[in-house]
Amino acid sequence: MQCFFISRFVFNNSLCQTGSLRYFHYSRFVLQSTRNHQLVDKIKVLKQNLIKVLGKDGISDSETICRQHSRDEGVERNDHIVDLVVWPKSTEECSIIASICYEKKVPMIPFGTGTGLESGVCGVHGGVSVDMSKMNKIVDFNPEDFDVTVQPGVTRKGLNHFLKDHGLWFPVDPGADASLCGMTATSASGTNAVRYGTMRENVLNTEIVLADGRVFWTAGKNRRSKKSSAGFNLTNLFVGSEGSLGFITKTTLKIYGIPEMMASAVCAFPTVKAAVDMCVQVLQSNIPIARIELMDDVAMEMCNNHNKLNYEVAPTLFLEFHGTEESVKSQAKFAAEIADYNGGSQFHWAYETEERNRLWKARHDIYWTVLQSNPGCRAIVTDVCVPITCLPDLIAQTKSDIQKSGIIGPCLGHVGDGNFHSFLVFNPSEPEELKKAEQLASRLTKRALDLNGTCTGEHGIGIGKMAYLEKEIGPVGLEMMKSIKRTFDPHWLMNPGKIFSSE
Ligand SMILES: Cc1cc2c(cc1C)N(C[C@H](O)[C@H](O)[C@H](O)COP(=O)(O)OP(=O)(O)OC[C@H]1O[C@@H](n3cnc4c(N)ncnc43)[C@H](O)[C@@H]1O)c1[nH]c(=O)[nH]c(=O)c1N2
Ligand SMILES: O=C(O)C(=O)Cc1ccccc1
Ligand SMILES: [Mn+2]
Repeated sequence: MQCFFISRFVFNNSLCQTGSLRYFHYSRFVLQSTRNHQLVDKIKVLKQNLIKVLGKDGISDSETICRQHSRDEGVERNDHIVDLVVWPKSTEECSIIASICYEKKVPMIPFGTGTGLESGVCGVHGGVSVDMSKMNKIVDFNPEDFDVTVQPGVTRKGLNHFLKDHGLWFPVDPGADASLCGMTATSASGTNAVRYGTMRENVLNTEIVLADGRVFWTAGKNRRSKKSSAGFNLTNLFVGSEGSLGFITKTTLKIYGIPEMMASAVCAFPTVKAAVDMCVQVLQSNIPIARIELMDDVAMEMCNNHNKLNYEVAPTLFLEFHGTEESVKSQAKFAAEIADYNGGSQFHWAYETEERNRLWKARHDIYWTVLQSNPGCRAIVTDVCVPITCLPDLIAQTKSDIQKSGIIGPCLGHVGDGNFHSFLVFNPSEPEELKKAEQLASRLTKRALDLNGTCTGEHGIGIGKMAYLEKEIGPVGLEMMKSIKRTFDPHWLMNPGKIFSSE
């Protein structure tokens, strides 16, 4: 197998904030040499059959297109390239694609917008990437019931643009403009989860195309009740399934009224422990905080330098309060007292939408900021989540471990959920740096598991976190997961090589 490491930095300017695809140019020789020849023959037949269904515009085996669809924003896997890309325009077309691939026993990999961070869309065993972006309709909208049903091509920003005119919004907000079905597939969350929950709490139902082409709804066709005790929760089985059980061709979501008032604040602390202690106390005081995000001193310094800002270079909390004017004021007063008790600075406030957006932009752009501040470098992104009371010590230990290693590693995260990321930067031409970053990530993850936490709060297992799954859920848990996969996907055709390695 040939493996190529290409600095992602060169491409970042063109893909910043847009989630747009990258354009790589490789020689045809390299692509062919990494393909399984038996599969290549099957793909030729498959291509002819699929053209009849999708037309020439609905299918491509161009090397560039296949490469684009074989990577997300995580680690590049240049030896795991899909063989064909198809664009279904309806559930029916997706079902036909599945039955044709099923008959030929060819792997299928759902592709949302490719913003995942765990190499979820690459073709570990080659196969067909099914790009869902042309299925982009809002198919059912019930504003008075606070629910909406969308196809996979609808992104969270697209949905919020539509909802805004109705005084509504969908709060789950991974930094990228991901597809809502991709977010369902990874059980995504983001900065608002502390108040509004993750995808797990916000998906009511999903329409699924199984590997053999059968179509079903996980909670029954078109059902959208807020709760149900009708048997097993199949919907939540598909939330976080990472394309390994079937295609999510519709997702039914809870939506919310836009709060009367939103106020954002920034507050600096003398130590990272003081900042996280404040967060724990806010939650223990039952303040219904909407966002409480940490950026450590390393992240703040990069943020200042990159965006020409002049925040204090110190562990900092970004906060947001939602509610009526009266409620926001009382929440904010209580939170400011807790901050003061922990040695925090005065709150720096933003009330108007534009002002608030400016304040949050620094936080949302941190991924690009770190990459662009370290030209030519790549990073291992960790995503542990622990019970909230374990968080202050875990972050403090992690920072000290990172400092000792000499690696650049800003820490930031959704501390209200007990979830944080360290961004372990390494130079790909320095194998020692990569080793150090891997060892750091492994130590951090083991520490989090020992504290009864998880290796991934929101990014998923993909390939990068496969090594930790058995330790996290135990051998019987892992076997149960594999049995479930076998039930839905007996020939192991849906996104094989992700979450767990083999049958
Ligand atoms: C700058 C930045 C910042 C963040 C993040 C990314 C980036 C680039 N993310 C990660 C990412 O946005 C998140 O994983 C999305 O949910 C992925 O959605 P895509 O549509 O891009 O799926 P993408 O195409 O990347 O696919 C992800 C996985 O889901 C599967 N899949 C996609 N569509 C499917 C479908 N219709 N049916 C079945 N399977 C499907 C794929 O096969 C793959 O395994 C994140 N995440 C987070 O939770 N919190 C955060 O704070 C952030 N922040
Ligand atoms: O911004 C976030 O919350 C993310 O999940 C993405 C990320 C992860 C690590 C460093 C920067 C951004
Ligand atoms: Mn995150």
